[in-house]
Amino acid sequence: MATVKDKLIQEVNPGAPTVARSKVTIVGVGQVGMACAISILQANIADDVTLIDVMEDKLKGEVMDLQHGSLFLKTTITAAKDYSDTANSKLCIITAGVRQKEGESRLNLVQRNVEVFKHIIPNLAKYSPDAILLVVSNPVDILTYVAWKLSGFPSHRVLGSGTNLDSARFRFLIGEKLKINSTSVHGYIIGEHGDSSVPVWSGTNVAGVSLQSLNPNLDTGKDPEEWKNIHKQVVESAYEVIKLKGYTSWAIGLSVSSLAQSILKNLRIVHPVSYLIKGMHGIKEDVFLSLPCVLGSSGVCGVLKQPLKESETTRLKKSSETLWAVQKELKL
Ligand SMILES: NC(=O)C1=CN([C@@H]2O[C@H](COP(=O)(O)OP(=O)(O)OC[C@H]3O[C@@H](n4cnc5c(N)ncnc54)[C@H](O)[C@@H]3O)[C@@H](O)[C@H]2O)C=CC1
Ligand SMILES: CC(=O)C(=O)O
Repeated sequence: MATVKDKLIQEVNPGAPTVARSKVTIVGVGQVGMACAISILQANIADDVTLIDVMEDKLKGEVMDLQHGSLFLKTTITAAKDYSDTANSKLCIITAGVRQKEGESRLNLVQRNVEVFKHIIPNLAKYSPDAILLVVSNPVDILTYVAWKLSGFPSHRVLGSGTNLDSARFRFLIGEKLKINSTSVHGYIIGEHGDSSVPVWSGTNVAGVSLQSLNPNLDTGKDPEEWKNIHKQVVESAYEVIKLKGYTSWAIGLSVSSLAQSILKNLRIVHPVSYLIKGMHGIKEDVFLSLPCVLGSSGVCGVLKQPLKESETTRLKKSSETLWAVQKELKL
């Protein structure tokens, strides 16, 4: 018997492929995964957003809730039953794993989240062998290295959200101090996402005017305006938000959406993200740390040869040593 659908629609090309051109898989539907999902959906940059998690009811509930908003979106939203449903993703965003408790450091999460990645990464690589992997779970720099190793992907297709968020916090706080919008503040935090991150004061400027040229003591203890405190506030940001609300989510979701947009739309925008920086600034180990990178449809298309002051290079190397000390003990 003909169904309502048969009576309503004359099928023209029933064999037409239904594969999305820009499919994004998000692994983990916790606070961060869902903030990434809603930011990506509202930016209208993907044809299909597929979500996957080990907590089946939570996954089903989150996806149903998003699907009920489909009228206001232009993206297909799918709950993956297993990894085969994530096949042919252009971009896989990994937000799964444990998060910090109040006062806990990101590095403290490492071995627990490595175990989580051992299950996730080979499955993503199997079903989306040409995808770009964007790691968000913490400690993000070390887990980006782990994702690179476990996937066997070329390094330009594996990156971490890194200090894109720290740099946004930095620019916001400078904007507040100068009473201007953060988009008019240009400055980068590089190195580790978090505790040993490095503010590049030497390049921080507004409309090309270097702040350090106006105040040579900007990054020293001799500055009565205490600009140095801005970086301290950036480092303490996550700890403070976690103390107040239990987790961080909205800013990282928006930050990840901006990275996804640069990749899916091949925008070649420069973002500070975690990438294999061996050979840059004298770093000799296989560590992933943030430097300004050009992002496009093939992932990381270039790394900026950013001039740094000697003190900034020294801090970057220290950041690298801290990560390498943890990384070389990992059992993958
Ligand atoms: N890179 C960054 O700037 C930021 C990173 N994070 C990190 O993101 C991660 C997630 O944080 P939240 O979403 O707040 O945690 P959450 O606890 O709310 O969610 C984690 C989700 O991961 C899922 N999960 C665990 N094992 C899994 C597996 N094997 N496969 C699929 N899903 C699995 C859990 O079921 C849960 O739904 C943490 O590691 C956190 O530290 C958080 C904020 C910023
Ligand atoms: C939790 C975390 O890594 C952040 O909000 O920076």
